[in-house]
Amino acid sequence: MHYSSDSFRLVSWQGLLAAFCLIFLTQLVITLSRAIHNLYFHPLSKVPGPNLWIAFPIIKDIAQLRGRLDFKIKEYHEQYGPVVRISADALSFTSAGAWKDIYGHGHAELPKYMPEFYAKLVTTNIINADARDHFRFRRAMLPAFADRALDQQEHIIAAYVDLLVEKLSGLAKAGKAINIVQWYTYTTFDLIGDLAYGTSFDGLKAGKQNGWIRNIENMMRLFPILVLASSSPAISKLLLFFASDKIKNSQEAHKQMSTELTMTRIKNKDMDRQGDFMDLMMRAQGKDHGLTDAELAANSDTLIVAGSETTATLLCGVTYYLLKTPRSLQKCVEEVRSAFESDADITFKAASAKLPYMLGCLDEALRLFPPLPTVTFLATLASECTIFPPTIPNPTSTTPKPFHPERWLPAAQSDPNSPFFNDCREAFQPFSVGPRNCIGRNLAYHEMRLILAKVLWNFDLKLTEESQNWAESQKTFALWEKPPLMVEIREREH
Ligand code: HEM
Repeated sequence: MHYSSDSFRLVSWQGLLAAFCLIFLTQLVITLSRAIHNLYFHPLSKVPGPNLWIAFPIIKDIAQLRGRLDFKIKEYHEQYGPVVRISADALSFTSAGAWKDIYGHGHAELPKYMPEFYAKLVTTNIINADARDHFRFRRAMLPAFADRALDQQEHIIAAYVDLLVEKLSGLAKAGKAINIVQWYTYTTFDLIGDLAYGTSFDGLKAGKQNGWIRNIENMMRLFPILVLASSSPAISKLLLFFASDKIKNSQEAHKQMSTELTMTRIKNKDMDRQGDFMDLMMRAQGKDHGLTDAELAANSDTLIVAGSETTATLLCGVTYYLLKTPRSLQKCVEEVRSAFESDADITFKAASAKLPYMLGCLDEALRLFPPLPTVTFLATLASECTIFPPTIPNPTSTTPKPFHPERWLPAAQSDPNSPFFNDCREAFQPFSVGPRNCIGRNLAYHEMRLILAKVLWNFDLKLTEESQNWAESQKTFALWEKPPLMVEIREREH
């Protein structure tokens, strides 16, 4: 039989169209059957939650891509209660007891849920390690966070905080508004860089952003695109195709920079026994729990990311909320300025002992602006597990929205007439709980107290008009995407 070329083309187009319709219809049927299964026949179908997110999990991933995931989850908890089904197979809890059941000691450790792309991308470190490696890494790292080590590290940290004050002094004299996000970020990166690698990133000295900070911002953008790979590989690939090279290569660039610094530090024997992170982690080498050079590089890198952005974010948050709440600002400033005769008297120990109201301010900022807004997901084990019965309601605060440092003071916890007496404080766990809680918690508090106390002791700050809604206008991509926090700064009158 003979076909003309035109009739052949016609048949091909019809065939193509038919094949396309068939694929489309098959996909539609699969997607709809999955949606029906998720909603009505799944073992979690009795748990309340947003139907669209449950039926079509990609919608949750899109919320993450848009930086709205954490806000939406909070909204859904307000609507559905302390346990919400936020995807076909994921639950979110807000009850205090759930912390212990999910993250706590005393039961088989629930494994961290690591999307496949992440495991491929990142070298094993303390955050993503399985239970065995985690135990080894944590044991090697713990001495670096003991009280004795923190005492030894104080002079390194204090030098950077003094440099921050010097830089802010210069800016105060110039009389211009400053973006305090940058200055806190330079300080916390510089000092953690020094503790981890014995090298400063020189952000404070240069007064401008460096490759490290820029790269971490790019990694924040890359993360949600990669998250989509699990629910929708095609869309993830498409977004990656259009993402800038800086975003695409950020993870690799970061790994390379941190490996180079680790190797330089390992070879620099003059720096051994100075009591910083690397020195103390290296002392475990040759023992059962010792780290290989590659593991040292991966874990120092984790310390940089975990220990710098977090404290900087909280310092920005507490500064914003204090400047928005004049009554609290006045109390906090009065406490700091009356506790110390001079700036030099502000040390780790003195700041811990003498500033209870400031500690309340830091905790209140941790509550309203937690530096790690996105929880880490844990996977359940094959056997059944019981999580704090959702039927028992937690007493929650009647005044959750405003900034009230008073809720953390001892009086609020012992006086039944306090409006905060019934607050469920155990639900507040910004450093997580259990074997994988934050190893740097004490260091973080020391740092934050020292920096905030020195800033408030030396300067008067005022929020500019453009930053009046700073916290309320943000998005989260695992971390907060912080816009400039513009403040007017003046040296205080003595
Ligand atoms: C306000 C400051 C900080 C907050 C709110 C914070 C919060 C957290 C949270 C919620 C976790 C648990 C994450 C998870 O479940 O995977 C964590 C883990 C961790 N944090 Fe922090 N962190 C802060 C500061 C620091 C500092 C200063 C360091 C060190 C220099 C640090 C190092 C780490 C490390 C290494 C882990 C992993 C611990 C493990 O898996 O055993 N953090 N942090």
